[in-house]
Amino acid sequence: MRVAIAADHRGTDVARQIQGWLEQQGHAFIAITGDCGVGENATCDYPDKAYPVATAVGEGDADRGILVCGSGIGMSIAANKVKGVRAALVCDEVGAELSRRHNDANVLCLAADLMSPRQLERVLEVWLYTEFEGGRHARRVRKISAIEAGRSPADVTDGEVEFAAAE
Ligand SMILES: O=C(CO)[C@H](O)[C@H](O)[C@H](O)COP(=O)(O)O
Repeated sequence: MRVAIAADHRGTDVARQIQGWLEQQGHAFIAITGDCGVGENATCDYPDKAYPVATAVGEGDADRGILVCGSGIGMSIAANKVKGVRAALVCDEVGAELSRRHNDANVLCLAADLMSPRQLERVLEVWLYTEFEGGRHARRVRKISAIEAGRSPADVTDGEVEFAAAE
């Protein structure tokens, strides 16, 4: 899997750990993470880091993206502005699984300040290896795409027979 990664100054150490972990797992990672400058007080702005990763995923140059900042919130807000991106802010394994099975999330946003290394590794593993379920969830993802395209989600229908039964 081709995974693009970036972080702001709060997430840089965690992003480096993730890169090492992905390498061990045999993934091709595209490190877009930057350099936030040097020195103790070096900082950078999370939208500058989210944009290239989100664009790589949205345009198909990467299969998945991983973004790390202090809370994960800024990264997820910024990434979700890019066409084709479904970024999920995830803090536990249940969220990791559901974001893949139900939402086909293609960008994972992580909170470097709020998660332990063990939690991060578990979330990553579940998120990377859980497949999208499709079915009724695929219709909902298409509705998200409709919103992105400036259309009403109500315009999206697919005549699935399980629709009435499942809801
Ligand atoms: O985007 C965030 C919060 O929504 C991240 O936690 C950032 O890493 C954080 O805002 C950076 O803040 P700092 O005080 O400039 O380190």
